[in-house]
Amino acid sequence: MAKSQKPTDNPTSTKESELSWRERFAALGNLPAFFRLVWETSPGLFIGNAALRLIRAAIPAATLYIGKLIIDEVVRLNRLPGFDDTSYLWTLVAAEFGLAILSTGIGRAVSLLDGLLGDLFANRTSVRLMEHAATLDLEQFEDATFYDKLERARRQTTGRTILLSGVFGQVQELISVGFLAAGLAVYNPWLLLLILVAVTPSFIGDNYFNQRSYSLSRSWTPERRELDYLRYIGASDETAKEVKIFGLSGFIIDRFRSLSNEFFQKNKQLAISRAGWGVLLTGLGTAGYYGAYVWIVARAVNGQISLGDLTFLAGSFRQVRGSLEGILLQFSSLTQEAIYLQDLFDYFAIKPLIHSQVDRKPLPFPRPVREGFVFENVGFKYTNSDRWALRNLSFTLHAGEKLALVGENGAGKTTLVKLLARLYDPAEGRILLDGHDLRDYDLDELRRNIGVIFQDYTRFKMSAGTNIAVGDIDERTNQPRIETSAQRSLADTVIAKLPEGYEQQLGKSFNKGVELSGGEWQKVALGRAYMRDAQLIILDEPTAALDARAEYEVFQRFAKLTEGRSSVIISHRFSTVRMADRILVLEGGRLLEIGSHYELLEQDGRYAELFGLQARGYQ
Ligand SMILES: Nc1ncnc2c1ncn2[C@@H]1O[C@H](COP(=O)(O)OP(=O)(O)OP(=O)(O)O)[C@@H](O)[C@H]1O
Repeated sequence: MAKSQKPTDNPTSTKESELSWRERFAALGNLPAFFRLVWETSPGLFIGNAALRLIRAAIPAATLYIGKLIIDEVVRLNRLPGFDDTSYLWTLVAAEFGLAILSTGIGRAVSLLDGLLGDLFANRTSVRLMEHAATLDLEQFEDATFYDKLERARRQTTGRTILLSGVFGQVQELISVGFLAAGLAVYNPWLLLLILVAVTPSFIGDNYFNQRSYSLSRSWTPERRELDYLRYIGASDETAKEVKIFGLSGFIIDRFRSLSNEFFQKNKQLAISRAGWGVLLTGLGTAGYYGAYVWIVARAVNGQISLGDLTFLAGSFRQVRGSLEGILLQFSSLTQEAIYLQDLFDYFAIKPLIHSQVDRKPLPFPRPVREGFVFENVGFKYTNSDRWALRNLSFTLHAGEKLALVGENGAGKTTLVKLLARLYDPAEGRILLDGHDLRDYDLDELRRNIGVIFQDYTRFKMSAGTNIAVGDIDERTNQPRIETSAQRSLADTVIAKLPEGYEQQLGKSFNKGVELSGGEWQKVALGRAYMRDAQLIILDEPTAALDARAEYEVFQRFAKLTEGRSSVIISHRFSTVRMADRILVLEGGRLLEIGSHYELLEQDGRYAELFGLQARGYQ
C-alpha cells in the first residue's frame, strides 16, 4: 500500500494535505488493492465489464476508417461516367450503421454493469466498514481523529463507482487512442507529437486544481462532520424536545449557515480560478488542433491526400486529442481518487488494542467463578486526559458477592465497571479473575459472561422484543426466554400495554413506533441483563428513572435472581445500596471505604455522612 499520506494527526493543517507528484503517483499503488476488492465483489461482472469495454475501444477507429472508405467510394463513383455498381458503397454504409448500433448497445451494457458492480461494491464496503468497527476499541471511538478517518472511509463507500468506471473508462480510452494513433502515425508521426503538445497545458492545470480541491476537502473533514451533526440535531426526534424548549434552532441554523458558507466561499474561489485557467489552457489546445487541421486541409487541396483521407485524418486527430485530454484529465482525477482510497485502507489498517491473547491460547472463562475479581493497584487515564480517572485501586469482588459502588459524580464508578468488562485495559496495575490477568481470557467469552446495563443504555429503535433480546442476540428467536427476562425486569407489564406487544416498534422515528416513558424504557433495558447467563451482572444506575415501588421490587428480584453470581450495582439511592453485601466508596478515582452497610455506618466516615444526608432528606 502506498505511503502517500501521514495526515490524520491534524487534519485541519492544509500544509500536511499538500501532495507532491511523487505522492500522487505513489497513491496509484492503491489501485491493485482496490481492484482486488472489486474483483472479490463480483468476478463475473468484472470480466463482463472489461470485455465489453475492449470491444467498444475498437469501434471509433473502425467507424472513422469506414467513413473514409465511404467518401473515397463516393468520389470514385462521381468521377465515373454513367452507371456503376453501388453495392460496395451501401455495404460500407450498412457496416457503419451496424457499428453505431453496436456502440450504443455496448455503451448501455457497460453503464449497466458499472452501476450494478458499483452498488454491490458500495454494499460490500459498508459491511466491511461495520465489521471492522465492531473489532475496534471503545477508546478508539472516543477519539476525534478516529472519527475523521471513519468519516472519510465512509464516504468512500458511496463514491467509489466513479473510480470504478473512471479506471475502466481510462483503459478503454487508451486502447481506443492506440487504434486511432496507429492510423495517424501511418500518415505522419509528427501529428502525434503535435497532439501531445496541445493537451499538456490543460492536463497540468487540471492536476493542480484537483490537488487543491482534495486538500481543501480533506482539511475540512472535521467541519463536515460538524455540519452533519448540526443537520442531525437540527432535525431529529431525539433532540426536537430540547431544541424547542430552549429555542435552539436559530443557534443551530446560524452555526450551520456560517460554517457551510465559509466552505462554500473557499470552494467557490477555487472553482472560479479553475474555470478561468481552464478556458485559457484549453484554448491553447484548440489552437494546436487547428494548426494540424490547416496542415491536413492544405495537403488535401494540393491533392497529396484523398478526400476520404482528409476526413479520416481530421476525425482521428479530433478524437485522439479528445481522448488524450480525457485520459490525462482522468489521470489526475484518478490519482485523486486513489488518494481518497488511502483513507479507506488507512481505516481498515486501524488495529484494536484490546483483543484476546494471540501468542498463547486464551483461557476459557471459569464457570463458576471460584475466587472472584481482584483489583491490584489499578490505575486508568482516558486518552486525551491528564487526570487519573482511577488510581491505586485495590479490592476483591468475591465470587457470588453483591457489591455496590458509591461516590459523587465523576468519582470513577462507571470507569471501574468498564475496566471489569474490558472495554478498557488498566494503565497501571492489573485485574485478576481467579488468579489470572483478565487479559489472559478469551475476550468474546469474557464479554459473554459479563452482563452490563449502562446508565446511558441504548434505546434501539427496534421492536420491544428485540430491545430485550439484545442482551443475548443469538437468542432473539427464543420468545420464552425474552418473556421470562421481561417478567424479571418488570418490563412485562409495560409490553402488555403495547398494541403489538413484543412486536411493537419502539421510538417515534419509524412508522407506528410507540414512545415509552424513561422508567418504562429502563425496565425494558433491564430485561437485557436477564437474557444472558452471565457470571457477573453489572447495573450502572439502572433504576434512576424507576418509581420507588418499582425500584424496590426490581432489587428484591435482582438479589434473588443473581443468587450465587457476582453483581455490581451503581446507585445514588442508599435504599438500594444498603441491600448489597458490601459497599465500595470511591472519591476522585480512589478507594475511600469498603465494607458492609453496618460496618461503614459504624466507621462513621464518608458513607455514613452521605447516608445520613439522604436519610434526613426523606424525613
Ligand atoms: N470517555 C471519557 N473520556 C474522557 N474522560 C472521561 C470519559 N468518561 C469519563 N471520563 C472522566 O473520568 C472521570 C470518571 O468518570 P466516571 O464516568 O467513571 O464517573 P462516575 O463515578 O460513574 O460518575 P456519575 O456518577 O456521574 O455517573 C470523570 O472525571 C470523567 O470526566
